[in-house]
Amino acid sequence: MSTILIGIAGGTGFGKTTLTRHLKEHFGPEVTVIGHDNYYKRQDGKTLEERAKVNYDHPAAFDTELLIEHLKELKEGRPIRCPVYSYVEHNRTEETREILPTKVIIVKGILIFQNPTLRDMFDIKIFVETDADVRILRRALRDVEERGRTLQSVVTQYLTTVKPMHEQYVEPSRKFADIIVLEGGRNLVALEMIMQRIRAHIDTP
Ligand SMILES: Nc1ncnc2c1ncn2[C@@H]1O[C@H](COP(=O)(O)OP(=O)(O)O)[C@@H](O)[C@H]1O
Ligand SMILES: Nc1ccn([C@@H]2O[C@H](COP(=O)(O)O)[C@@H](O)[C@H]2O)c(=O)n1
Repeated sequence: MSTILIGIAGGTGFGKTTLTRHLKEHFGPEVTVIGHDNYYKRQDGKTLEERAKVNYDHPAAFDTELLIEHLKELKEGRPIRCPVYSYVEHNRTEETREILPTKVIIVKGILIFQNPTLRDMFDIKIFVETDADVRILRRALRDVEERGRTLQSVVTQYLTTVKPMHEQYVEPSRKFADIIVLEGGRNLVALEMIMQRIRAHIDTP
């Protein structure tokens, strides 16, 4: 079985998860989705308050080596156990999730094109983009509704780590993309083109 790896990158709130969800809903078990966020390093030994202050937008926050290892395993046709992450606890949980090898593997994350080894593994690199004001508003709503945050904490985190790391690491990785998708979450033309490419690969014996 030949496997293609598709990377979906872009800053927080750009619409990566929304685009990926559409693809997963369309292809079901034929496509596997893995988040770089699942590979955030453990923060054991710190209090919740200390864990909340970690810079989660810096490349050093991720165990990218483990993700690379897991992607190699999947490409070799072997299943992996993917870590499960909790944004509420700011830590990996004790759980892992079995992921079976499929012909198409999608990896999403803010910094997946920043690490050269990981970046070079992707057959297709997609960067999703949305205006900064729209995405911060979306992130604020999402973090309060789904990730157990206060509005004040979202604003503080955005100004102290998210924005500077975006400028230093995420935005410069845009130039490595093969395709830029504007309004990622709801760009139906782009979605259809990506679906056609995935379908062509799945249908190739
Ligand atoms: N085109 C869009 N219009 C309105 N809301 C959107 C759109 N795309 C995404 N969203 C919302 O914005 C929030 C962030 O999008 P998400 O896909 O989670 O971004 P990312 O994974 O890049 O951080 C989510 O709550 C999502 O429902
Ligand atoms: N404990 C954590 C871990 C990560 N984050 C933020 O998540 C963002 C990446 O996820 P997206 O779905 O938004 O791409 C990143 O910007 C981190 O700041 C967090 O807030 N808390």
